[in-house]
Amino acid sequence: MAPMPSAVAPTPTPASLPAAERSTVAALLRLMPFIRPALPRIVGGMASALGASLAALAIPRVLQHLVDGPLAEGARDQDASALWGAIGLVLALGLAEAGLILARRNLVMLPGTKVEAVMRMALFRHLQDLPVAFHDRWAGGQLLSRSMSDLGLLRRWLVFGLVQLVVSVATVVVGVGLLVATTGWLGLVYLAGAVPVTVIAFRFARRYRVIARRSQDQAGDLATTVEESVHGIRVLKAFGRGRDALDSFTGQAERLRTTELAKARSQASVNVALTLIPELTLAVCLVLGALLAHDGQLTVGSLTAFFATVAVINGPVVDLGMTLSMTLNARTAVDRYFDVLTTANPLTDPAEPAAPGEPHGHVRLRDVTFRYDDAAVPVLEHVDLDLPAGTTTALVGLTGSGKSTLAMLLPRLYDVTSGSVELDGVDVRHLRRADVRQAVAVAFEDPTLFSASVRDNVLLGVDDALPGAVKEELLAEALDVAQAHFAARLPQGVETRIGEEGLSLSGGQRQRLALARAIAARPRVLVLDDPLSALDVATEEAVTGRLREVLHGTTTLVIAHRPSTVALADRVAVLQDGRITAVGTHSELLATDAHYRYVISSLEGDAAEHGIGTLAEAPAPPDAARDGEDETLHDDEATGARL
Ligand SMILES: Nc1ncnc2c1ncn2[C@@H]1O[C@H](COP(=O)(O)OP(=O)(O)OP(=O)(O)O)[C@@H](O)[C@H]1O
Repeated sequence: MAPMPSAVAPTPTPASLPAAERSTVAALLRLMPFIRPALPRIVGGMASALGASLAALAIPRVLQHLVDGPLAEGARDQDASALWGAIGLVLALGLAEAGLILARRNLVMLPGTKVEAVMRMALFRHLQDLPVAFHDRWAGGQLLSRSMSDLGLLRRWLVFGLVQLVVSVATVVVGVGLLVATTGWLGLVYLAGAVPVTVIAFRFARRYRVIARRSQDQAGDLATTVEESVHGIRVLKAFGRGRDALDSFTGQAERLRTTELAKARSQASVNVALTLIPELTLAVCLVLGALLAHDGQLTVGSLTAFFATVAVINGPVVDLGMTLSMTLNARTAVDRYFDVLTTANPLTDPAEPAAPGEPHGHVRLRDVTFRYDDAAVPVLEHVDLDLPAGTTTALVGLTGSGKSTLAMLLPRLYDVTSGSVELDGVDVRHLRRADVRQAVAVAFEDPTLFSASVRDNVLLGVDDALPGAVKEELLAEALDVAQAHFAARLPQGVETRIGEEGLSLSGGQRQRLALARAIAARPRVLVLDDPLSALDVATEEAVTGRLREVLHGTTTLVIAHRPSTVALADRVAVLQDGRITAVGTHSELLATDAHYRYVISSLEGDAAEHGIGTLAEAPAPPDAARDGEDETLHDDEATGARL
């Protein structure tokens, strides 16, 4: 069976491990900037919880006085008021404990959700800011799981785990201190039980941390698989690969289940130890306490108070496994969150942005070399290309020659490795990114639409501050140029919400909306990455005709995979093996450039195969004579790769 597509392959989690060196406290302290505004309420919650524990620890002391006082042999008849006073005090302490627990919940719940929301927004903002190169490397599911489940874990820890941890430690320390102070040896015997508990807790923490990280990473991989399989559901169904996708998903889900089981087993074994040890210690203390009371070294009241105190302390000790695992899950979530949040953005605004030049739309690539981060060799090498203001240039080359890569350098979606891209005489790296992207609009071959109305999708690049009437005009014109008249016939016209990623529309309809979006932005420079590939001949001709009208005055770089797209251009640049090897009019290049002839004949071959207009049928480019079209190919290229 053929291997499954990458849609269901496990994905790497970059930049995940250096954080492993940090201690858990140091890792969790990284949350401080987010927690700081909520700190008063969190501290208030802790104080309330601590108050509740102290109230619970005070009850045994009252019991001791009750047993040794009003309830003691011989004192029962005389001291009724002391008895009722003590009972009243126990009741008051019980009520205070309940009230403080309620206060703790109310105090901590709100900041927990607030911190989660703020952290989620910070992550989303950073993801928006990070360059395309980052998103090339990171799987969507890993980002999704970090912004959803990891932050959910953190909120639960903030609301419950953190307070519980601090209060448990304080309760145990104060409680054991009281035991030692009031019962001497008996208290020390109970304290001895803390030694194995501490050792076990530390060993558990070391082991559990590794499993927790694995589990959260695997959950991210699983989310990636779900996301990609849903995204690619049509392909999987069309190729009958649904079963394989399911098998692959099942394998991943099974791996996650195994990890979750290991987690649960580890937690269960620590829970057993943390339950057994205090209970055994208690049993030893029971025997010892009874002997001491029998010998008169301990009053019955002290013994009663001892056991009532142990009952208060044992709760946090038994829950320690759960509190620790919550804390370690939170620590892993913090590591995973900061893996992304601390990824530096190499593609930033300059400290002192240059003023944009006279807005003509003159683009110049000077000696540009570009290599993708993870690639061994550059895609583009020493590219020089001049796009005079207001001209339309077609970029032509074999598949994989680097056309889309070059196009992405113009709006600075990637930075050049060396050389420079200039917009109206200013290096785009010296301009604010917002200025560059306002000046340069792109329509990609694979159009991305959002789950929003047609209007919102088309007006995405339009300044929000423009008057409504102007926006309406831009919308209408852009839809008209892109021949997207179908929009008016949608159920609610341009207000119709299009489904996720525009999948409720046909490929050609999506492409026309993406084209309309680029046109509506009224950029100085328009980059069209094969924007008409999904259109039929008649629609393409209509779009081409209208485009030529509106492109007048706009500098346009159009990546052409079809002869009729070349027809849009004033001139053509040939990209071969990452270099611009020729620039000229269509007819000049046909006459002088063998590679161009080969590329064009391939394009025409493809176009004929798909019933798409060739250059002979397409509207002629303004200054392109038809001479030389019948030139034959060079033999060595005629047998080469197809487009
Ligand atoms: N994000 C990326 N990371 C690494 N390599 C990439 C990336 N995108 C593209 N490449 C590689 O860069 C080269 C040029 O790709 P590009 O998409 O620019 O070619 P193209 O000329 O536009 O191709 P086509 O005509 O098929 O669209 C290819 O070898 C491709 O594998």
